[in-house]
Amino acid sequence: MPHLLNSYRAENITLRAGGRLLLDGAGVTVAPGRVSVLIGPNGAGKSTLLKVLSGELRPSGGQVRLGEEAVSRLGPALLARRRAVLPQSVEVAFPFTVAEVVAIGRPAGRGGHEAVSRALGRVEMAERAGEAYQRLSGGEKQRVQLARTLVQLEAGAERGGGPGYLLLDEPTASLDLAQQMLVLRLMRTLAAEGVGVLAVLHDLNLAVLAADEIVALEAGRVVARGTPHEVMTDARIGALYKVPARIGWAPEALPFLLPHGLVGDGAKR
Ligand SMILES: Nc1ncnc2c1ncn2[C@@H]1O[C@H](COP(=O)(O)OP(=O)(O)OP(=O)(O)O)[C@@H](O)[C@H]1O
Repeated sequence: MPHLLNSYRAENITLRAGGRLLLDGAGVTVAPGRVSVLIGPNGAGKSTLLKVLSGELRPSGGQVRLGEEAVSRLGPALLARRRAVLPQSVEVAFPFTVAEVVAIGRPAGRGGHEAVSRALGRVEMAERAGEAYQRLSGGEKQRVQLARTLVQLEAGAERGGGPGYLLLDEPTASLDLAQQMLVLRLMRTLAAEGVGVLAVLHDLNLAVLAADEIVALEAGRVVARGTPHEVMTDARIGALYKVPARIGWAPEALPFLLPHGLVGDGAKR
């Protein structure tokens, strides 16, 4: 386990909103060079915990620390230098081009045409730089937003923020299989470059392929945490999602797909 002081972490987080306890002593640690993945059923509190970690939501109890500093005491500019966030959805109200949307990741007046092209290249959108963002498909928009976070991390690193941390809320939600794998490889590459990555993922296949550590949330609490092999057991996944489950392991970090027809046949039984 990396040294705690060199990490980005939410500890013992309680959050009440609308008369409900959304997080109940939950916590997560993002470490440089590692990919952590949050899983859990709808409404478990995954996005809420990510927003607490990012500093967007202030918890009722517990603490969020980036290295030795409390996130609540870092100003927005300093925070933006150290961590980038891909939210579940991003509205862009103006008729920006793809490149202009990506450039939002850079501090004003810092140019960065090359950085924008590089980031778009990493999500295979370089040829689309001049197109209208609003006309892209949902999955293409998502990759462009991911490029924006890459540009932000790079600008932060240039200004002394280190490789930084990347928080991704369902980064593969509208992506086809090939693009899911592209994003997953990118998460692993960024970690190899020293970035600490946290992603909320619904697809357990992808969670296993991406994660060094999986953290399972249920009703605002962490109910399991460990390596993919430790967390992904029939019993745990069955209990977490209230669905009978059988976990299989594909070799060589490949996606595990059910053969054609099996779901239909299985559903009849
Ligand atoms: N501001 C708020 N006030 C009251 N309840 C809220 C608020 N924000 C979120 N919630 C509730 O908190 C619970 C957790 O929401 P959250 O979005 O964190 O879940 P999630 O695990 O990310 O779910 P999903 O998988 O569906 O995206 C939900 O029941 C949601 O309705």
